[in-house]
This record gives sequence, structure tokens and C-alpha cells, in this order.
Amino acid sequence: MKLDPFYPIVPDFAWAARLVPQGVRFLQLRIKDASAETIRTEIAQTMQLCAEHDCLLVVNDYWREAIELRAEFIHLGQEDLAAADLGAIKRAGLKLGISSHSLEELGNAKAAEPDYVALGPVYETKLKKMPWAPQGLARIKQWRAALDCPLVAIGGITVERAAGVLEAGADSASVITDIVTDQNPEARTRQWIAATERWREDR
Ligand SMILES: Cc1ncc(COP(=O)(O)OP(=O)(O)O)c(N)n1
Ligand SMILES: Cc1nc(C(=O)O)sc1CCOP(=O)(O)O
Ligand SMILES: [Mg+2]
Repeated sequence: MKLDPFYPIVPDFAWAARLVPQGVRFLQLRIKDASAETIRTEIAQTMQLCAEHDCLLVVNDYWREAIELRAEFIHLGQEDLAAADLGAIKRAGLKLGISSHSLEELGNAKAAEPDYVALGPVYETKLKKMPWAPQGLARIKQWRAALDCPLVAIGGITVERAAGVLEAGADSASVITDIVTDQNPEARTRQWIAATERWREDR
């Protein structure tokens, strides 16, 4: 499958409702610290929004809810993957994206036959403390050569860095901070869409 080259991640439906109408085609809903009821409501609302805007939605972490609500795509980190019922995910027809930060984790990810593998952090990220040093663009080339599925790059990516990441071989650049901390996140989203247009046209 071909991924859109721009892959923003939002923390809730309210953020999705701001960004998706700008022309986002590939989005992750990454909810943290919410009640079970809120999680289900937010996933359902964001699924409806994305369906209305022809945007492929990836639900982070909550694979049980994604199955129940008939979502299309789930993202799991390595610990999430180890704890998840991979058979149930596959039987439900959910597409699967998996994080990786080392060669060992790349091997774990490939063994799960994912629909994309994410490599991070490409650059230093301020979003969360990570035990891995920034991987850099050379690592993207290495991961690209080792994979026969799409590659997502994540971590510290800005609109100015997006072209370098995509030129290095990533199929999509994922981003949180560069958008959600911008003074005008809607305008920043449009800048991202314009900056990644060349890779969209190739598809
Ligand atoms: C595209 C993408 N890449 C990596 C992650 C991180 O997943 P994980 O390590 O499970 O951490 P949390 O995001 O769940 O805190 C991601 N969500 N998306
Ligand atoms: C949530 C997450 N996971 C990463 C990984 O490397 O697995 S990096 C990251 C944060 C990405 O956000 P920002 O664009 O703000 O740096
Ligand atoms: Mg996770």
C-alpha cells in the first residue's frame, strides 16, 4: 500500500477536527490518559470525521477498541505489540503499523508482517524521553533497504526537514510538535501538505 507522505499525529478529536479539513489524508489519533468511555467516543468521532474527508485514520495503542469500532488501521509500539493479540488484530482485518528503534526491534516488527514500520527518533524529539539517540537520515536509507513494506519516519521532524526525510527513503513523515505548538496549526498543516506535494504526485 502507498502511504501519504504527510502523517500528522493528534491527541484528540478536537485536534483532528482542526487539521483534517485542511487536506490531511493520513492521520494518527494518539490518545493518552483518558477514560475508557472517552477513548471509545473519541475514536468513533474521529473515524466519522476521517470518513467524511477521505483521510486514512490510524488508531494508536487501543487495538481492542479499534477492532470493536471497526477501525481500519492500528499503530503499536514494541511493548504494545508484545502485549497484543496479533491473531485477533489480523483476523479483524486491521492494518498494522509498528514502531522500531533498533535492528532487534526492526526484526520484531517485520515478523508481525506490518503494513508499515516506523523508525524513530530520526531527530531529537521534545515530546517524550527516549533511550535512543537520534537515528539520522543514513538510518532511514538502511531501514528502507531492509524493508519490503512502507517506512514511516518520526521524531523531531519539521516542515523544513520533511524533504530530507522523504528524499532519504521514508514513505511518510510523521509529526506532532511542529504542528501542535505552532501559533497557527492549520496554516502549518497546509505548509506541510505543500512541502510534501512532490511525493504525493509520484504516487
Ligand atoms: C508513527 C508512529 N511511530 C511511533 C509511535 C510511538 O509508538 P509507541 O512507542 O507505542 O509510543 P506511544 O506513541 O504509544 O506513546 C507512534 N505512536 N506512531
Ligand atoms: C511518539 C513518538 N514516538 C517516537 C519513536 O521514535 O517511536 S518519536 C515520537 C514523538 C514524535 O513527535 P515529535 O514530532 O513531536 O518529535
Ligand atoms: Mg504505544
